[in-house]
Amino acid sequence: MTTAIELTELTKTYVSRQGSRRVARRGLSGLDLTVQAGEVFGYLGPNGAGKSTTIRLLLDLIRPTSGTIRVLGRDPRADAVDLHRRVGYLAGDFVVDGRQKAGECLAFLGNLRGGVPTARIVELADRLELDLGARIKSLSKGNRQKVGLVQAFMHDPELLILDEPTSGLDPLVQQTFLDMVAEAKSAGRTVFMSSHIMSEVEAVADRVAIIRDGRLVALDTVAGLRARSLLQVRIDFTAPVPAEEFTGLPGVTDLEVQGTTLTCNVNGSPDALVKAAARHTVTGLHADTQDLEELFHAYYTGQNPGRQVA
Ligand SMILES: Nc1ncnc2c1ncn2[C@@H]1O[C@H](COP(=O)(O)OP(=O)(O)OP(=O)(O)O)[C@@H](O)[C@H]1O
Repeated sequence: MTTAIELTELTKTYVSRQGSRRVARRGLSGLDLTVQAGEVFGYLGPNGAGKSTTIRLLLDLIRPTSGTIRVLGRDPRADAVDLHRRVGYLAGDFVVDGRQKAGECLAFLGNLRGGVPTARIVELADRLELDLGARIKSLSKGNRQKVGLVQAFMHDPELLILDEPTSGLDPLVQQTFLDMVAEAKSAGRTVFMSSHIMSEVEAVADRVAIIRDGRLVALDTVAGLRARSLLQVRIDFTAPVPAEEFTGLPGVTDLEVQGTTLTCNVNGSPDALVKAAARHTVTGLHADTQDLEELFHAYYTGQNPGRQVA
């Protein structure tokens, strides 16, 4: 399998002036990431994590402080013209001339990419229920986002790089967008999309990366991430149990013993906990797997005690 995106030790530090002082702000720190051709890759993280920074670097809209970037085997800086033809890009803050009609704007952008058949623009607009005759400035945020989606998909690019593509879309249009992503994948295209919300990428992503504070904190398949979820356990006993017997057992965290009830989280096998509990008389046992949103929240806040980058 060939590589669509390859980032090595990628670092971006923003430097701005505050009066006479130069202030450095971290955008990305030493990011290593490979996206294979043909995969749908979800890029998640909380506000300010570095998602848009990564995407702007991929498009050569900003330059790295250090590290290397390869997109479709090319250097985004030296091969910008070639790459702009082969990549479909939706910016997080997609802006176009508001005075134009949506159809005129898309025809213009299509010409810049060497010509896109009108029928293709109409087909995508119909699917997304976008009125091509409306002036862009009169469109709602969600409808402007549809213009952004059509221009990203319309030339059938090898690689789609989409920054928060579902922002502002209603659930029905979100589903249409996910169908478009699945079709692009079936046609052998690669999709790299950012989001804050796991459920958005869960259905379509082959792999997911989570970044926080400019660093990669998890990289896995959706199934692999699920397997890392903590088990949330509650055990009831006939008589109070000493907490010391359970403290420090392998995988056990957040232990609380209140009278005859023990609660804790288990990372990995619950074997040691079950054997320790079996020394007492158990009247009830309840175990729940943390759901994916909880797992992501834990990664976002840095509280996940499990394995980090695969
Ligand atoms: N032009 C800039 N000048 C200075 N700092 C910047 C600039 N752009 C981004 N940053 C900083 O870099 C960090 C990463 O920002 P970035 O926009 O990449 O995050 P993000 O993950 O896309 O966030 P969001 O989900 O809010 O869009 C933040 O601390 C942000 O303040």
